[in-house]
Amino acid sequence: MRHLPYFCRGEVVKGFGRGSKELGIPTANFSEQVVESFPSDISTGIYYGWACVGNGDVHKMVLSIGWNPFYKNIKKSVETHIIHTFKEDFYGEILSIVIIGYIRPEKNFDSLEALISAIQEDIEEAKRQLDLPEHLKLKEDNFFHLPEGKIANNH
Ligand SMILES: Cc1cc2nc3c(=O)[nH]c(=O)nc-3n(C[C@H](O)[C@H](O)[C@H](O)COP(=O)(O)O)c2cc1C
Ligand SMILES: Nc1ncnc2c1ncn2[C@@H]1O[C@H](COP(=O)(O)OP(=O)(O)O)[C@@H](O)[C@H]1O
Ligand SMILES: [Mg+2]
Repeated sequence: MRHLPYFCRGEVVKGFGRGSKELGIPTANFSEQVVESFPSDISTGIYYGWACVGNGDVHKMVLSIGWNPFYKNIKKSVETHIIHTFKEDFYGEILSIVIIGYIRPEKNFDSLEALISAIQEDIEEAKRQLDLPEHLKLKEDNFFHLPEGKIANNH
């Protein structure tokens, strides 16, 4: 898919607070500025890749880009669920991600339970994909060790 792998970093901001409360799956939302900086022709949908908060460890992640049709959001969001248990929230911190592969389009669902189980399947798919040697190597990319602000797309 065009644009992939896509490297991106930016501040974690507040969303609607539904990820943890309603879904039990927190998502670190990027600021509007970061969302607008995305290529306009990058497909909305669900992706997998690697993520790191501040200069912490690099973890597997799943990402949602779009309008969350189940909730009918008016503004596009880019949200990362990091497959790791954190001790605390990290609002205001810099999140660095590399988006590697596409999983599926965004969908509407008949129930909250159906949305949750779709996301859980995405997480399992991401875990499997990211164990492949060609995907593991991006975990070690210099992008995750560069000083903040240096965006390394197309390097
Ligand atoms: C892996 C993943 C897949 C998702 N798939 C969908 C989807 O198919 N449809 C949808 O409406 N929202 C989807 N979402 C977005 C959730 O609805 C969203 O993360 C949730 O509403 C939390 O929003 P908040 O950060 O504003 O609280 C997905 C999120 C993740 C992390
Ligand atoms: N594993 C994780 N992945 C993403 N965010 C996490 C994780 N663990 C804790 N968080 C925190 O939870 C917040 C997201 O929770 P969420 O309910 O989606 O709220 P919001 O709607 O404000 O984005 C993140 O901004 C981050 O501070
Ligand atoms: Mg969120």
